[in-house]
Amino acid sequence: MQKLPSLAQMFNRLLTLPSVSATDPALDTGNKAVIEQLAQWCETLGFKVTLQPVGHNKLNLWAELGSGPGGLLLAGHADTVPFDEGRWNKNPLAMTEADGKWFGLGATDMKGFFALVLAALEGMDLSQLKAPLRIAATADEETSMEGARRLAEAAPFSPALTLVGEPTELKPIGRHKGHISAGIRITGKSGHSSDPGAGLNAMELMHGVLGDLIVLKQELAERYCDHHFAVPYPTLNLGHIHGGDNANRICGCCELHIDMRPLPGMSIPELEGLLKEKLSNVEKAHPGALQWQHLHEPCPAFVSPDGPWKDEVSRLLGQPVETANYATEAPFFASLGSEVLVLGPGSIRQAHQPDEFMAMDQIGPAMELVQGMVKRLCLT
Ligand SMILES: CC(=O)N[C@@H](CCCN)C(=O)O
Ligand SMILES: [Zn+2]
Ligand SMILES: [Zn+2]
Repeated sequence: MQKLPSLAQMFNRLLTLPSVSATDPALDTGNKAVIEQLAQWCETLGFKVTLQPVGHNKLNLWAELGSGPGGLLLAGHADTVPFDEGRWNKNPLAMTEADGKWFGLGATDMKGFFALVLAALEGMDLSQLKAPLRIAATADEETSMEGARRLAEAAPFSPALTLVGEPTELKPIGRHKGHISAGIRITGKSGHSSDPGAGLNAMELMHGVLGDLIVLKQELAERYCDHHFAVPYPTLNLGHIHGGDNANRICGCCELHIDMRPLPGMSIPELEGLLKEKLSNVEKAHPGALQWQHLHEPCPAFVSPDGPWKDEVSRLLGQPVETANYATEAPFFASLGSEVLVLGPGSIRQAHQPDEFMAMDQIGPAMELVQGMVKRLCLT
């Protein structure tokens, strides 16, 4: 029988294949190389692989051993966030082992998960499956979640339990917030700075918008509360701003990117309505100067469907099912009719950061978890 490379080799190989997702097309590399590599390894283990195109140079993968309903789905995304090489001390595009950690872009979020899953499965006898075992890897989780949306529409299966292997330090998450990101652009009128009346300063108008949004941020924190969450209210973050080009030119254009995180039970139109209301102050004073749009489709909040498996996993791990403030692909996997837990090795604190790493002490327990879940859902 053909063999997979070692765990460390697979981990390293996945990091060397860039798969950056970004709303800026100049930074986006597509995820095809990673998906094709995963497809090859899944086939080595005897899985039947289906690839689904998701736009240019992007693919989803699902791999199946066995068929029919039920069983276990091990799911995750094959893309990473963009990186700023100058802020890394380690090579982002290869695995470096140091201080009991495996460093690299995607080490924990979340290419490393796939290497661990494959290594864990290679160590098992999967010839007598009683229920199907599946692996899914998606495109564009870090931006639009388009991959998971398409997979949920097309995948012809309904697992009993899906584990989304995002970095939760191996604690099961059964509920999380949604995610909305918006770009707000003010178009003023440029002119020579010596005569303020010669233009309309977009940065000054944006100053008004920023003030209104900071008020909205406080109102959200006062008005809504869900005690399941460590941050119990919907958040609003001012994330990126760019405006103007020269000290002696009136700023003609200014753009702001924000995100908002709705609690489960809050509708996305409800939160958008509050945003629109705040933006209307500047719109009224300067008709036509403000435009806003979603940077990508909003991602819904998540509450796992009921069923027996969440509690069983919780008992097995000796950990309560918890909540997360961030968003994942879990709601799209839940739409397949599956119970879903977000549960994987590594920490969200290292995700999206320079010198991202997976602590090596997560590796053994993560592989045992995968093997334990496969035994419980597919072999008994
Ligand atoms: C886990 C994580 O960082 N998820 C991302 C998803 C963004 C999707 N638009 C977040 O919560 O910001
Ligand atoms: Zn992730
Ligand atoms: Zn991420």
